[in-house]
Amino acid sequence: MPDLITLPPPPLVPGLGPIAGAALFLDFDGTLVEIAPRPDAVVVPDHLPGLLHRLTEGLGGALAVVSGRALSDLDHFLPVPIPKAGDHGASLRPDPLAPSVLPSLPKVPAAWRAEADALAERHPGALVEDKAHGFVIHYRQAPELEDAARALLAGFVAEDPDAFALLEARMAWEIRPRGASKATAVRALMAEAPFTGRVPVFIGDDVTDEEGMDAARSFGGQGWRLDDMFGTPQALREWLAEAASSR
Ligand SMILES: O=P(O)(O)OC[C@H]1O[C@H](O[C@H]2O[C@H](CO)[C@@H](O)[C@H](O)[C@H]2O)[C@H](O)[C@@H](O)[C@@H]1O
Repeated sequence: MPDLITLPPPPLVPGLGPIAGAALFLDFDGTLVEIAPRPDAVVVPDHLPGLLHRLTEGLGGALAVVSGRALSDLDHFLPVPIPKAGDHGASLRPDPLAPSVLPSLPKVPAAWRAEADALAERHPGALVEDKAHGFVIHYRQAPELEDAARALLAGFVAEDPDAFALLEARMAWEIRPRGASKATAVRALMAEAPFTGRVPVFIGDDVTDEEGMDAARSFGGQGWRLDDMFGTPQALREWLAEAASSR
């Protein structure tokens, strides 16, 4: 079935030209929605889930949200049956109607999580967020914690560097298992219909998105930084609505 949608040029780089036969890979926090003080405080515009659903249909199913979030969080904020990858590629659900796929990856020891809790409890506003195989220490509401959180998690990773990596996020430090990334998520999705053979376009705002962008480029596609191509999540949402209305 031919695509119903051709991606229009991004607003800040109109010279790029439209893209036919695209597969869209969209980051969530800071890209589809604005950054909020806490992970549970993001505001999802009412129209966004429906817009993503329409776009996915218009792209023959070739749209995925690729996020650092757990799949349960993505399902909560975006309750629509579209392909999703969570936990920075450590949890995949290419078929929105099938169970998620959890690649075999190491999981952090419970003792590390307990020590992170103990540290966060000494800093009001700090948060520890669980992932399928690791966890995050958020210091957005406790900025004095940045160095201590990095040191604690770097020390854990040094105990088992073959299994885990330290990830710098936006006002947060995360331990994630080696072997999963937004690049592995893009490659896994591109190996399956309806993504295979399409021109992947990965859109993200963060350093963790660079791997996804590189993977998209390796398939002959493009990696777009939100700041450079759209400016704001609001501008991206308007561009997505323009793409959807081209059906
Ligand atoms: O890959 P993403 O979809 O961009 O997710 C990255 C992380 O986003 C969340 O944390 C970030 O956004 C929060 C809400 O705006 C903000 O409060 C926090 O400071 C940011 O680091 C999420 O909580 C993480 O699990 C994601 O890995």
